[in-house]
Amino acid sequence: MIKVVNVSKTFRTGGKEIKALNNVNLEIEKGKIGALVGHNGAGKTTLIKILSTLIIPDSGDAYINGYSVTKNEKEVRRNIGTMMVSERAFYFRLSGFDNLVFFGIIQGLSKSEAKRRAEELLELVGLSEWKNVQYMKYSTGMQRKLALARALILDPPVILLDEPTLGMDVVSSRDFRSLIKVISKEKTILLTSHNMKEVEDLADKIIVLKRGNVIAEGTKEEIISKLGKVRIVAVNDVPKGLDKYVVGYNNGIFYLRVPENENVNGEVIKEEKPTLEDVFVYLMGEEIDSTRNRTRRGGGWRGRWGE
Ligand SMILES: Nc1ncnc2c1ncn2[C@@H]1O[C@H](COP(=O)(O)OP(=O)(O)OP(=O)(O)O)[C@@H](O)[C@H]1O
Repeated sequence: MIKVVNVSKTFRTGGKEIKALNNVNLEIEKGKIGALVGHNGAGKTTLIKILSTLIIPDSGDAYINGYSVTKNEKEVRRNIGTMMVSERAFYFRLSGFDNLVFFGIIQGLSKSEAKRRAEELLELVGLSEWKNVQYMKYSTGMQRKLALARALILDPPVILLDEPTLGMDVVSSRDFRSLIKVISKEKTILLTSHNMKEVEDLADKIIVLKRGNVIAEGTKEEIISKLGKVRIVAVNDVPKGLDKYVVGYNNGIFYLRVPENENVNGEVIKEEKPTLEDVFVYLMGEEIDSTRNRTRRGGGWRGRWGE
């Protein structure tokens, strides 16, 4: 089980203060998958790092199976397996097998235990055939699978995955997701992702972070139900503040995909049930890389939509 209680974290660099997390509370029950979503810089990785005991919160505490990340670091580390987005710490010239054996031994396994566990995990993640190939020859998807295998070496009950499928092709990421589902049967998992379809597919509970604050939390159905319907509306000009809803442009007409509670005058082309992505766009403001932001940088709507 993962529990976060009133956690805050502020970074101070170059005379500036960045409040990465502001009084965050959340709970992921045993055997469930939680997903942290939010714009770039929302605080997702900071929370994963706190749960992994890599950084300490300024206030509040977090618990892994009842162990406090600020008071019981050793026990927490024994109870978690972590896969970070910037995973580079493998030996490039060693094979996948030798890498796993090495990390097994430094985590306290005997050589024979580490070898047995490496075989088992390579089988689980589908890398058995590649076990004697050097890590540097692995594709991105294979590297990620090896990172997941490493996170599982001590068979920890809690797994933390920071953007696990980033940079993977469609087939590899689908494959990786089914692996996460298999593993989740016996584990509690918290992952971060920018891929809303992935989150819909995997998460029992979704936590939306915005500038370090939890602004929505619940099952996919609970979160989506808050939005009512979405409409595709054709307009001649994009109303102020609604540029984030632009999904197309043709012959002087903009097409918005917009929740029904936003006030837009235009021709309604169709109405649909919202997706998680619709909710995400609705909840985020200037944080997302909206068309307005692109315009400011000189990209422009028309440029973006092909004119
Ligand atoms: N070590 C650090 N020193 C200074 N600022 C930091 C540090 N780590 C994170 N931050 C800042 O804290 C905020 C939250 O960062 P964090 O990496 O947690 O966001 P994120 O939600 O994981 O973003 P992304 O989706 O881009 O990975 C950002 O504004 C970031 O620049």
